[in-house]
Amino acid sequence: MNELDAPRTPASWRDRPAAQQPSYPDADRLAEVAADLRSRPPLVFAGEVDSLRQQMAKAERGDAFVLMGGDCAESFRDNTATNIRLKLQTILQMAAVLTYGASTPVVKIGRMAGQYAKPRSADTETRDGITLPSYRGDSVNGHPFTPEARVPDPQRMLDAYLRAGTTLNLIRSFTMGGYADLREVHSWNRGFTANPAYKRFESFAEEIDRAMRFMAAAGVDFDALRQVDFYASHEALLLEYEDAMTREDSRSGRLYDTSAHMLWIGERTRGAEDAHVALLAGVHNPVGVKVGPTTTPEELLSLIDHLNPHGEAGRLTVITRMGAERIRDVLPVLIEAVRADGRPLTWVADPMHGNTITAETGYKTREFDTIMDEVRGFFEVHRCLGTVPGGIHVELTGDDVTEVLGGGEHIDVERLAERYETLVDPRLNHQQSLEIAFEVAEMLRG
Ligand SMILES: O=C[C@H](O)[C@H](O)COP(=O)(O)O
Ligand SMILES: C=C(OP(=O)(O)O)C(=O)O
Ligand SMILES: [Mn+2]
Repeated sequence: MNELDAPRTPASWRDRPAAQQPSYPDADRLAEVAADLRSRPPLVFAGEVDSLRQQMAKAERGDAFVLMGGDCAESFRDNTATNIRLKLQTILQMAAVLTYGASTPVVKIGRMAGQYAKPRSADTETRDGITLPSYRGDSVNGHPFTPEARVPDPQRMLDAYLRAGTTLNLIRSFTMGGYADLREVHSWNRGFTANPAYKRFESFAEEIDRAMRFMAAAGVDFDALRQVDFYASHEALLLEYEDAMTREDSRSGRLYDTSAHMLWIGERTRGAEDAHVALLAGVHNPVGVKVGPTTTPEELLSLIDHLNPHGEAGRLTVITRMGAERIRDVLPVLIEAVRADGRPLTWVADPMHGNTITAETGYKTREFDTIMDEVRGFFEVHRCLGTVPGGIHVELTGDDVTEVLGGGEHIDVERLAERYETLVDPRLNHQQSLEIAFEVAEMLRG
């Protein structure tokens, strides 16, 4: 029998308040889909999940740096080989730059292979006097603004499972088959720094070149670097889906959510006594929790009590999304409280979700400089307090979309309309993603 085939024990989350869940019109169909999912093979394995925990424990200590990136909302439409490859390629390029900048390993985690469910600030959306349920991600309902598309359909969870599986399959082929070879990745970055907009990164790229030549001359076995570890993560929003994907590991008797290596709880569902925290408290995966600017030290300590009561290394990541204006004021208080508590966790900066604005043309967007300012604030606060800035978490795509303002290409408000393709939040495009990596690499060195 496979290590993760055994049934799981009953869950306690069902008694708790659960925010942001779809209102399915057909409860029987939901139960059928959940039963079907329960019988399907796991998407990830306990051993892989444990490896990620070890990597996260390193990041906690400052011996590795975490890079989490991918779409705000993956879509079924964009579940193509080209899209997956471009996104993976972007994350690997960023990781190569960061690895060199930090002189430490980079833990590469995609918001990929399962990022299909979205919390929303409003339950409904109104256009031209017509009000419909909000789009909640492709695993819940459809994006088109029609009454039919917006009805939540449990069948979509099965589609999401299958697409997550095919995405993971492709990721595994790319990262295990030599495509992610450091030499390849470095040559992609060389092309990037030749762009005049990125002149200031040229010397950095030359340094990496020199280091690679030195490694080659010193007889480093580059073939041993042909394979890279790449992990999948998503927001554990749909309780029925995550519960149905939970399996008991027959070796250890522990429960794992096998829908992804790492799961996180969003800012809107992180109540310490609520269902999402109860669900993830019961599984052995590394878990993240997003915390916004109103989070109190008491709330954070209560989350630690529930999610990492025994202070196990590599278990808990706190993803701060404070907004550039507030991070320097609100983060120190939380860090001090965690330090006094003593249980370890990994601090990761999400500089996207506290910095969303609406352009005068109506597009939901973010400014590159504001995003960078939040990352800078994150580093400043950690440096000042002597704690570890453990990683970054960004929304990105490998395409040349025009969703985030600024960056080396100086995308302005008029250009947003050119290629605005996201289904929910604006993403860094390929160039903006690499630019962030170079900037963060410089911060890591500083
Ligand atoms: O991705 C995150 C959330 O789903 C998103 O920021 C909420 O956006 P909304 O305010 O458009 O619902
Ligand atoms: C919903 C998200 O973030 P948050 O929970 O921090 O708002 C997200 O990561 O897309
Ligand atoms: Mn988002």
